[in-house]
Amino acid sequence: MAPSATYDYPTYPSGGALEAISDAVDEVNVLKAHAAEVKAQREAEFEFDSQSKFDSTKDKKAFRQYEDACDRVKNFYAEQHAKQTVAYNLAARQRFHSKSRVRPEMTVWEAMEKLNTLIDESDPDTSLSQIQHLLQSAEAIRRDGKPRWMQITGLVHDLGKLMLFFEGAQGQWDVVGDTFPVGCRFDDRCIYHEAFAKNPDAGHEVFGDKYGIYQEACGMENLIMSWGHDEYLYLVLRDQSLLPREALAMIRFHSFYPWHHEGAYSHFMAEGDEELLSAVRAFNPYDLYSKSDGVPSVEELKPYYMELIDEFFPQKKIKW
Ligand SMILES: O[C@H]1[C@H](O)[C@@H](O)[C@H](O)[C@@H](O)[C@H]1O
Ligand SMILES: [Fe+2]
Ligand SMILES: [Fe+2]
Repeated sequence: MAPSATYDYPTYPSGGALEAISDAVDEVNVLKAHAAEVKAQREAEFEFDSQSKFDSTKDKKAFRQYEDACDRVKNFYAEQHAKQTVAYNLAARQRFHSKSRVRPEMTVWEAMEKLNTLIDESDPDTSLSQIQHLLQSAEAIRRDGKPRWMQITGLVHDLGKLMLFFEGAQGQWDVVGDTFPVGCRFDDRCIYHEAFAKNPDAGHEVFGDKYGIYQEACGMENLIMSWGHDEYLYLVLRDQSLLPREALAMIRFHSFYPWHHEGAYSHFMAEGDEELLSAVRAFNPYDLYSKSDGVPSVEELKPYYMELIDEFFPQKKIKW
């Protein structure tokens, strides 16, 4: 446009126009107030008491005894620690989440039934199948009177192990076991940390550094976690469920024992991560200590959990 030689005086709104502006401002304020109300309501709804009662009778020292664990567990971690590299991680993410991947579709219950045959090689505390472990966790949460969203979290938290049945998974080492970030130094508080000596990233100039590819206080959600059932399920359910963010955090970090149990990697924590940590810690006893509970009856419990599944997964089928 050619520059105009004359100065265009702005026209100021007057009369009706002014009223329209003030109406619009009022409307925005009403919307803001409503948003604040919804936020407060939502927070109240997902508020929960982080104390667990059911585990007061458990001998906690009897769990996670890796020194005394059998060879199946030791061999598992030797392989997992040697092979979880940054390069592998990026390739796995690409493989599982590329747009071109044909995703099997299954309901939550069908997915649980598929885990019927899976015995987790990394776990020194249970040799039950995973469907039973899921029901034990959910039942412990229910018995403690925790909210329904937390019960469903218990029911689904290990469904990421389905990956084992899909093309692309290499074996149990990239599906189960404790998790840790890649791209920075492996912390000594990870179980069997000596096994990381065989990981090519351990001696890497950047990946072997305390901060590696990250910065101090970058936030736990910005770490690239080792590839496994936590991260995979988090990415699947983030967009396909009505689970609140607390539940998604429980799922995403439940195997990150070096952080939630040992206090490692806390130099990466940012504002807000304390809340994340308390949610993960609130969930942990139900996952871990329910492993010594009685074997649940799948058929008896099915009707209760089918209803719960419908509430949080109204679309029924999930693209895995
Ligand atoms: O052996 C177990 C098992 O694989 C769990 O599902 C996982 O969450 C734990 O962190 C791991 O140590
Ligand atoms: Fe798990
Ligand atoms: Fe679990």
